[in-house]
Amino acid sequence: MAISQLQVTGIRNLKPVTLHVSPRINILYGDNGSGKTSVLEAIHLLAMARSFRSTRLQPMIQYEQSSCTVFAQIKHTDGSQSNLGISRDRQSELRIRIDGQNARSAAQLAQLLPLQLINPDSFRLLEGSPKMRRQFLDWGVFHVEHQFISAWQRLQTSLKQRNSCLRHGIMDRSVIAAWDNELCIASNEIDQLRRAYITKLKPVFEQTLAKLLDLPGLTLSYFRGWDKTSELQEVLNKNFDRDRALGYTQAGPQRADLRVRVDKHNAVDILSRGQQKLVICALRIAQGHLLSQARRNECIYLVDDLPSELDEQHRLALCQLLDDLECQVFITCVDKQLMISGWRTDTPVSLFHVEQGQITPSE
Ligand SMILES: Nc1ncnc2c1ncn2[C@@H]1O[C@H](COP(=O)(O)OP(=O)(O)OP(=O)(O)O)[C@@H](O)[C@H]1O
Repeated sequence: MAISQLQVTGIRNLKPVTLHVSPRINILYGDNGSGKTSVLEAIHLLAMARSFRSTRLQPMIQYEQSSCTVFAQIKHTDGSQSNLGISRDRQSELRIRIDGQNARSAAQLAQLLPLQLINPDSFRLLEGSPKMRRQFLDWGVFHVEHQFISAWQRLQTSLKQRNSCLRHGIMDRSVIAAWDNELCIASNEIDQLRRAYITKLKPVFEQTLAKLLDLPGLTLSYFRGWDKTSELQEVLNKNFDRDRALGYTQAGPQRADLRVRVDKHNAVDILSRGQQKLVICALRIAQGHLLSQARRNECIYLVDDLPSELDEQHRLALCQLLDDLECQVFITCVDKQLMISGWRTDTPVSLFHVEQGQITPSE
């Protein structure tokens, strides 16, 4: 699956453009502020119905324009084609079109266009809160394990209801017990799906990382969100008074974490910036491999400023891994010389020069 044609209108400083892109490697190069990241942001908007730069979409709309639109033709591995479009106006209306029909939800886009983003914010995967790592983990589980979304929705509903009972001081334990029951069933299902996914992810991650770095002490460990030796119901019973005092449920899959450690230390406290970037890339590339195995539906990689923080040897090793994925990749960089080598001779590489919002295909 790959984007074959991308149309962008009214996004940041980009001039309206139709790009015929490579199904494999696309390199966008140009000076600071020229609009390279905005192209990645446009693709991200199309796939996720949101930006990666801010929680609001309004700042993406070009000054003096009333709306922004991204449209793409997608070629699937079986030869079929889809047309996806998204537009957002200043009145906050978001319209998503899939093959000429209005889409019901952004999740439909996410299913059609799985996306992996590697940018400066990706460091939050190691240094940020567990929420970042849960999002990373759940991206994989969502795309690989089909039951995940319904278990996730049941967890959200039961958790919300239980927390509401706790906050409103509802003392009737039978009301809470009904939500506890639903919460425990959904939690165990999510825990099993996450665990199964991590079991698959770990060896692929280790093999991928070994091609980038020699870090034998690095481990991934999963914390499910409650004590591993107890049933969730026991933990909920034990924590009940404290949960009621706090007004929310402390234990459960909403507190899970995927810890990345080097020996006994948090990876972020030990690794250099370059090493952190490579660990993050290995995690995301491993997810891409698992997705391709499970759905034969490769994801699209957006890599903002790939060369930053990496020396030549590691930059080339990363390019080789992205090449081996056989996915579509959009890479930004300032200096194109750093990115034109490192690809296999038969890999189609397209170069685009971005200059003051104008994008021009280049040799
Ligand atoms: N809503 C908007 N309308 C018009 N221009 C905007 C808007 N929002 C941001 N800009 C401008 O668009 C450009 C966006 O640049 P972008 O971040 O895509 O650059 P870049 O090429 O990735 O730069 P860098 O190499 O510094 O990361 C900036 O010059 C910014 O000032």
